[in-house]
Amino acid sequence: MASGQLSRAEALACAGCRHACHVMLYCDTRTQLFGRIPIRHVVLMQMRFDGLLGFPGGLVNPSEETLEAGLSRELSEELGVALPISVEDHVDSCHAPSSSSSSRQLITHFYVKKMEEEQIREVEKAAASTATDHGQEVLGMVRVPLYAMQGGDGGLASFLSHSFIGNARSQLIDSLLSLNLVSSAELQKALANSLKIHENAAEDLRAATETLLKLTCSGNKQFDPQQHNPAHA
Ligand SMILES: O=c1[nH]cnc2c1ncn2[C@@H]1O[C@H](COP(=O)(O)OP(=O)(O)O)[C@@H](O)[C@H]1O
Repeated sequence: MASGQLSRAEALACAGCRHACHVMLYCDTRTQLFGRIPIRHVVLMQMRFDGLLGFPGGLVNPSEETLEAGLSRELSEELGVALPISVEDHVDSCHAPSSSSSSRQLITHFYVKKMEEEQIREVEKAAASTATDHGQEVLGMVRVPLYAMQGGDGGLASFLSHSFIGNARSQLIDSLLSLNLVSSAELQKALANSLKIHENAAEDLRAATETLLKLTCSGNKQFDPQQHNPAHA
């Protein structure tokens, strides 16, 4: 078992721990993007209220309900459909990186559920229409692009360079690999390109900050750029 990982039983025996359960819903597809790029699989994630990408799910209190019942309850709120989750869908449990928001250790439980393409479409429709969390805790469902395009920068590489909650990025990468949805060579390339995209994004953000300062200056004659941007001092 990889470091930080626990069996389901060990995780449940942890006195005083908080538990969060999340699931990766996915299906196979024959659809091709622009009629030529095979999409191969639809993998669902969501844009959370905090601007981070994560999987559907949430906190569960095992003294009140099973992990799987708790996860199903969270899915009803976030996706607007009742999806039964079973112990067989459980992939792993691990200690989450410590956060300052709570002194109680968080254990994240991860599940994977394969569905039919039509069921995934129904989930997407319900998530944007009947789900109570839509537009609040959940800003929208997103599909993970698993292909590479634009010389390798587009698609999966670009997606992986976004910001994820907790260990959601490694949950995604581990699942893509273990379910053979993407080969390890493709993943390695995507991650290498992702790192480059990250470096360019830092440049972009610096340029955007400069532009904002200039705009603010021209709109406000009282504004002193040297006070607001130490780089100009
Ligand atoms: O997709 C995920 N993978 C792994 N951990 C996650 C994911 N989403 C959230 N978490 C972690 O679990 C905690 C609780 O999750 P979430 O915010 O979904 O619960 P809630 O909706 O019940 O408040 C988060 O604070 C975060 O640390």
